[in-house]
Amino acid sequence: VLVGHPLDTVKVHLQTDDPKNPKYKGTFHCLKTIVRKDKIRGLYRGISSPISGIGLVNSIVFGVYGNVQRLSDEPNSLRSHFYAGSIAGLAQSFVCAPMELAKTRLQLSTQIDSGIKFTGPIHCLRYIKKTEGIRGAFKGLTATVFRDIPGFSSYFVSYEFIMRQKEIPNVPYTLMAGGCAGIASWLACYPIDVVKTQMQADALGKNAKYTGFMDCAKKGFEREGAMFFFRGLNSTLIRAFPMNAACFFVVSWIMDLFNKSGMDMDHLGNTSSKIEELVRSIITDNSLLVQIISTQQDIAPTYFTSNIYNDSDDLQPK
Ligand SMILES: NC(=[NH2+])NCCC[C@H](N)C(=O)O
Repeated sequence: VLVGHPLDTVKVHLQTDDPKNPKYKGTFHCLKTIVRKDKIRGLYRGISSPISGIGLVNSIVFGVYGNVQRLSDEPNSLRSHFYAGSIAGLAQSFVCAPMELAKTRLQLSTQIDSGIKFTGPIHCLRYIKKTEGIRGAFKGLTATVFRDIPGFSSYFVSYEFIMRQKEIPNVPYTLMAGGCAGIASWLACYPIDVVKTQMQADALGKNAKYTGFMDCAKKGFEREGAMFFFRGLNSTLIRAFPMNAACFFVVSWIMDLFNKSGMDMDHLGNTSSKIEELVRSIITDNSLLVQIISTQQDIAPTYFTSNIYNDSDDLQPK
């Protein structure tokens, strides 16, 4: 977030720039203009929102994704990663939407005058709830759901796909896979992100320019053509690579640390007689085979199936 937020601020400014009278000529010009007017501070406005919310968002994302994927009937198929990613995207939207609403309002606080100076995301959301009700605090939720279902299914499918191209992925390869997954994910949902930002930057209540997601997309297209849906894409893609390289790498590293502690292996037993007993039962009892396979999923050395797939191919269902 510390590295990525300035580029996120540039994105939000470009997405909400006035097309008739544009302030910014491009990514770099926008960055320079913000710094010239508002110092480095301008780039970091609103950072408190993702700093305090991204932990919860990512625990929902990776928790839901991992569990849905492992519990599906074909855990190793790309299809199961696709479904698990979609459900994770949906699940995190309910936290992500208000978090990004506060972020957007704070990032644009020098542009939109709400008549009040917010001290942080909670203050901002409280104010919105007080003046507009709880619905106001969830402004942009529909757009967030539409964005993050394709956003996170493409995220996990592409990561998994890239990781499978290499027998034993090393550190640079893993970082590259995460970075590319981030880029693929944003390419898959970018037009919807533009609409989401417009919705969240829009005034509330009677002063609102747009009545909803479709209205905003339609008006944007009529006003600017297809270009409307791609404003700010450059800064998003530049940000996505380091951000998601770090994210995937840290998740699999932490999961490795947990798994190496060996706690999960206890229930398998460690004497050869126990193993022999298991093997005998597998031969005679098919339902046990299913059980063993799911046990293997649990003790696999990393969170991501690609690694289970590479490390212990012979233990897999196929
Ligand atoms: N469109 C998405 N939400 N894609 C998933 C990427 C999420 C990641 N936290 C990022 O901001 O880059």
